[in-house]
Amino acid sequence: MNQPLLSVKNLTIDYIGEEKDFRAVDNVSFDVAPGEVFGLAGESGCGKSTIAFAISRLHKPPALIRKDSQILLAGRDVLDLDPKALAAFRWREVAMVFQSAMNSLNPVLRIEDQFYDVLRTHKGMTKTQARERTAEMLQLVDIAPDRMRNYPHQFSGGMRQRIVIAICMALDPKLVVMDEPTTALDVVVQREILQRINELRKQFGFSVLFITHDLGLMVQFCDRIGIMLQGKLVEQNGAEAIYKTPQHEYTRKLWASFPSLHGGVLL
Ligand SMILES: Nc1ncnc2c1ncn2[C@@H]1O[C@H](COP(=O)(O)OP(=O)(O)OP(=O)(O)O)[C@@H](O)[C@H]1O
Repeated sequence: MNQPLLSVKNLTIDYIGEEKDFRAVDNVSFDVAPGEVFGLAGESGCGKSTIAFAISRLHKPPALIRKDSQILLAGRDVLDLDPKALAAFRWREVAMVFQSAMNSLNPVLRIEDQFYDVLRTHKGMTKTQARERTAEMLQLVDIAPDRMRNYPHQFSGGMRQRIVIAICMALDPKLVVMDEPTTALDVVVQREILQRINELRKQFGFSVLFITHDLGLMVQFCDRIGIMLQGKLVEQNGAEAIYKTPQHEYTRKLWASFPSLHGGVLL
């Protein structure tokens, strides 16, 4: 891979306990190329979300990133950013979509004001400029621009999740971290949203770090997949190879537990 966008090297994260520490992420290294979708799979509790939070610098105590861990984004050392650089880094460089992201919208603010908040803070946009950008972004996720005057409760869960994705895209991030972005939604809506994200990715060229329990979705959506077991990345490979010719015993077990998996592509 020439010049990865994201480079995670020897990442080790402990949750500090009163009596002893718990190693949630153990010496994990992987790269994500520009425009690539990289998936992290593995059983519940294996450390996927801990990695996602660390990459966005959203981890909090008791999580502690150990010395010698490195996270580089477009050549910058993410773990070294001071608070000012960090504020600019979030949203503009890395945006995050969580499972419950649709609930992260402020219930008492109109959608246009939520966009305005982000666009004013990060791009210094005026209200008129922000409105234009909001209309453009809503259209990208198939929501009629005139609905920007509405409040979150006037939308379905799937629409709200798409609005959050649109807010994430509004600043043209280089990397979008998606941790179970569609798990709370029904299967049809899930596919629609992922297809839309895929189209946007092709159009804008951002990379995606994708985390889901749904291995079928994972294989269809990702270019490459890393398999995690108890904090360690035990295998990483192209999505098709990791599905058809898994090398690690645990990867084989993981696929075997999803017998209905079919390795088609999403689009
Ligand atoms: N605040 C915390 N304090 C202590 N331990 C934690 C904390 N948050 C997570 N852990 C532990 O760290 C490990 C990794 O958790 P993490 O949420 O990263 O796993 P995951 O693979 O994302 O799981 P899931 O798929 O269920 O979201 C788990 O064993 C979890 O119990």
